[in-house]
Amino acid sequence: MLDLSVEDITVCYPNGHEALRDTSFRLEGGTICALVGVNGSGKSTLFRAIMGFVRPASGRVRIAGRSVQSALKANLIAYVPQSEEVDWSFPVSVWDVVLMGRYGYMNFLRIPRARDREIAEESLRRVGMLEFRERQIGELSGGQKKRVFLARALAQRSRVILLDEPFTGVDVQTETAIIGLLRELCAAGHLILVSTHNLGAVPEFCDSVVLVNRTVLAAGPTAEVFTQDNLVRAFGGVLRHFKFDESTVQKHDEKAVTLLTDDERPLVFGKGGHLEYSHRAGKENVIAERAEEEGDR
Ligand SMILES: Nc1ncnc2c1ncn2[C@@H]1O[C@H](COP(=O)(O)OP(=O)(O)OP(=O)(O)O)[C@@H](O)[C@H]1O
Repeated sequence: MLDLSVEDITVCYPNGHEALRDTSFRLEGGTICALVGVNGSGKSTLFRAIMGFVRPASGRVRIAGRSVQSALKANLIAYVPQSEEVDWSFPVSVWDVVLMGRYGYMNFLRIPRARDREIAEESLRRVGMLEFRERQIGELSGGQKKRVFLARALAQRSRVILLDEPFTGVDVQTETAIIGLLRELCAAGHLILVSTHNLGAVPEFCDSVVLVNRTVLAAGPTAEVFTQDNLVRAFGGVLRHFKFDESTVQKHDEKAVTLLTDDERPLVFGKGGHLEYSHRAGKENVIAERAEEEGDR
């Protein structure tokens, strides 16, 4: 069974800083999960631990029941890093980067076979970057670089994909294209964990959320985790917070509303502190549940 299980991990850096403590959550295939938290809350550290780049001082990570090392060997897991983690002066072409995703399938001489080239080409086409295949990676825009690294992850054919901030510095069109692709992967049974600061987009494309601040504050379905209380707990004063009552705004389903915003897309909460979905299509069950709860009050 495809799952990612983070079990009570504590991660300390060599300088003694404890970035994560007793951190646990579990996700299954066919999920897009957002990893959300303030700067420095340990999101990248968590990715590093899942990828085996840092060793937890205690606890463990299991991927489909295997250790990290075994999952990496089996190409079960792929990672799309933050742009800052990549040395862009390194002279490699877009094509070379995507073929790197096939290394795990090549022999030690790393000579690509026809199948590797086919998959690399298809992956570049899926992210709309095939025409850039000869370009040096350092000569691309931020959004184009992200798409190439996503293509590398696709070429790896891994069932678990971690993406660190895939939307920073990308335009709306690229963001929509990436989200579309993640949805397709999710529908095909992949397990996707995305760290993002773009809170407004989370309810639109993530079915679950892990909220972190040096440990897991809350984890579960988006409708349960993305509540006003939890977000205030995770972000404190970082988010702008507006509260309107019935006398100051047009009546909104007969309820007072609160608005939390990260200045990209506002999140609107009803009286019970539950998220009000702006795109209601597909959320009918959640809306009905909320209406019932409101009726009980
Ligand atoms: N190599 C390192 N050595 C020591 N401390 C580190 C190292 N990398 C990160 N840290 C510290 O660990 C904490 C968590 O950092 P991390 O990069 O995981 O946060 P993040 O949630 O990804 O932040 P951001 O949203 O800014 O990317 C921070 O306090 C950071 O200063």
